[in-house]
Amino acid sequence: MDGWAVAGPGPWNLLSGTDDRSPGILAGQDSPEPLGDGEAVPIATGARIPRDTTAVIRSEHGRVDDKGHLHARREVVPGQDIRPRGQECRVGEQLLPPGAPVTPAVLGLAAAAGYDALYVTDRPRVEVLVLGDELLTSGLPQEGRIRDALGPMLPPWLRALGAEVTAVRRLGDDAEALHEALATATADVVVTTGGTASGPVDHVHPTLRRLDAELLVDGVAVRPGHPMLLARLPATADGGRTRHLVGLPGNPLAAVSGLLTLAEPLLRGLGGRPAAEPYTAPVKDDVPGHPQDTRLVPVALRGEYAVPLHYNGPAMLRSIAVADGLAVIPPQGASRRQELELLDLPWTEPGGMHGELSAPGADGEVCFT
Ligand SMILES: Nc1nc2c(c(=O)[nH]1)N[C@H]1C(S)=C(S)[C@@H](COP(=O)(O)OP(=O)(O)OC[C@H]3O[C@@H](n4cnc5c(N)ncnc54)[C@H](O)[C@@H]3O)O[C@H]1N2
Ligand code: MOO
Repeated sequence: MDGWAVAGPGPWNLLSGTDDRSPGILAGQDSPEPLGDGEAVPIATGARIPRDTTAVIRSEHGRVDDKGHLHARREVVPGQDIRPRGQECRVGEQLLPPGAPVTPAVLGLAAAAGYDALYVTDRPRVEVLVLGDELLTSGLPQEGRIRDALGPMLPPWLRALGAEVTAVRRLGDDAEALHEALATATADVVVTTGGTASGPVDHVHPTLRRLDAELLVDGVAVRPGHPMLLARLPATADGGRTRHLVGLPGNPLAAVSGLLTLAEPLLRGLGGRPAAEPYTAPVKDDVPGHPQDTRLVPVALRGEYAVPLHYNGPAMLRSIAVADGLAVIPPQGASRRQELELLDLPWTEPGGMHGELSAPGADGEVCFT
């Protein structure tokens, strides 16, 4: 505090060479002269106290008389307004858990604790390849062609999941272009959209075979999104770097499923971040299930309940756009009030962001392929 450092009981003699206008001891000065019993010296907030100081009196709580004596205007408690060393941490103490993201506050803490450099894991570098000749990049869908919904959606979503997005490229349905792009990609992760199924222009599987890539996940028992895949690409010619490919299905909500269940844990692991704690909420009403597979259904949190949203078909984004998360519906369905695991969206607050919106209402119909 700005005021006076004092030793022993008052009134105190202001040290020779100081008066009530003297700056006294300032922050940043090393080893001030010790105080004798009954002595006081002006001091600034953050300055080191002289040895044998018993208290600091704030400037508004003291008065200097015309003989140069300092009087306290209120009781002085020994030790008051002296900040001891090591209050916040001690040498060798762990300040943050491993894997903590380097937020602005972490940078401040690190600097305050004297770190000039930090060991960090880089954000994984991700390249997005949007496949499909039918995709338009502006205007209304027309003449059998539709708007590319994933090109605009994936880069910011991937960034929110901890990635550095290095490129977004539209390759159409060109097998050679896809082969070239995968063979030469330098990113840690390539995310493709579409082309995962077995249609005449679905080139992802054949291209992975041609590259001798290792398929780690080839389809999942989840709706939407069952054709999603994860592969390890062969190392680049310049040597050694492990590259992964996440193949997201083309149907936009199916792509979201793959993003949250394959890309999210991969990016988390590559970024050195620990897995998120799973959390659950009771579902408001019965939710129909797929006969064999797990369903992921966009929900809004309303009060304590997760409410499944309408328009949750695989090609639709209307529900996820107002959702707080995806509820995990086990095969055969869930009954009213059953606790369901929820997958977070990286921008929602705990307790729900969209609960007060008039979002599409409770689920009545089932729509999966
Ligand atoms: N014989 C079978 N066919 C399909 C099956 C199956 O089990 N057996 N599964 C279906 C399911 S489910 C899905 S999901 C799709 C996945 O197919 P692909 O990953 O090959 O995706 P595409 O055929 O390229 O596209 C599917 C659908 O999504 C539209 N699309 C694609 N990209 C975008 C984009 N960037 N933005 C908006 N919409 C996009 C595309 O036009 C198609 O309508 O396979 C089924 N087939
Ligand atoms: O992803 Mo499809 O649309 O699984 O249902």
